[in-house]
Amino acid sequence: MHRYTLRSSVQVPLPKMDTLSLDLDAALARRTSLRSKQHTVKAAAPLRHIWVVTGPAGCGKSSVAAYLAQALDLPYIEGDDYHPPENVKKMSNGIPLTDEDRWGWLDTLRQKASEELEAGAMGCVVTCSALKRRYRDFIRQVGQAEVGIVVRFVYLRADVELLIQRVKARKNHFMKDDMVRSQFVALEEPDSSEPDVVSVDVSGSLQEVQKDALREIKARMSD
Ligand SMILES: Nc1ncnc2c1ncn2[C@@H]1O[C@H](COP(=O)(O)OP(=O)(O)O)[C@@H](O)[C@H]1O
Ligand SMILES: O=C(O)[C@H](O)[C@@H](O)[C@H](O)[C@H](O)COP(=O)(O)O
Repeated sequence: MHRYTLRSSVQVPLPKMDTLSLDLDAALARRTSLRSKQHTVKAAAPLRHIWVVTGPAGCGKSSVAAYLAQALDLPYIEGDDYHPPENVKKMSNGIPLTDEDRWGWLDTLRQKASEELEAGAMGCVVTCSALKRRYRDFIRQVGQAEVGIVVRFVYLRADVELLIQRVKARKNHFMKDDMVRSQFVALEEPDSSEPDVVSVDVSGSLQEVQKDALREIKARMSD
């Protein structure tokens, strides 16, 4: 089986499609216990957040994430830059990606995030559509593997017709508006069972959305 390196010391197997079985409760409990140990040993170690800005094509991931990275002075990882050429070709031709197309890309993104923190960053901002619960669980593993690292998602919420309009108006991007409906078919909206997700409505202006997202993040920086 291929094993993908998440951190130099941690090997995480890439899940087979539909077989990702992750005992989140157990993992979170383990992290909580590790955190309390850390507090007794090293009381003041600050948490480092990986903020993953998510949602379907056109919801504003790139526009909002670039703003957040600048405002928070954190490195920015643009998810679209890490698709392999085959994925870009498919999407450019109006063919939605499958789970198999996405696993390697998701793994690259979580490795990139991990590398930023290993290099000393206090956190980072990543864009990734992360449409399905199992993709988010896969990314969550970065936080479960390391004490002091917290993965949180900012879900940019919009309805399909609005995003079709926005993607239609966007120039020079491989993802065209004919892909937006398929993104909503794949989408598994986060709900209250994923408390590490902040949901931000994006029907207002870009400036409003950027400010809302930043406010929500700042309110959770010390969690
Ligand atoms: N809140 C907003 N109001 C109006 N236009 C927006 C808003 N957010 C993003 N846009 C525009 O919509 C298009 C899609 O945004 P983008 O950041 O590329 O989304 P994504 O990265 O999620 O695909 C861009 O042309 C962007 O300028
Ligand atoms: O800017 C966009 O239009 C989106 O970000 C777009 O590129 C897409 O959402 C993913 O990068 C493709 O992968 P998924 O099919 O997993 O969304």
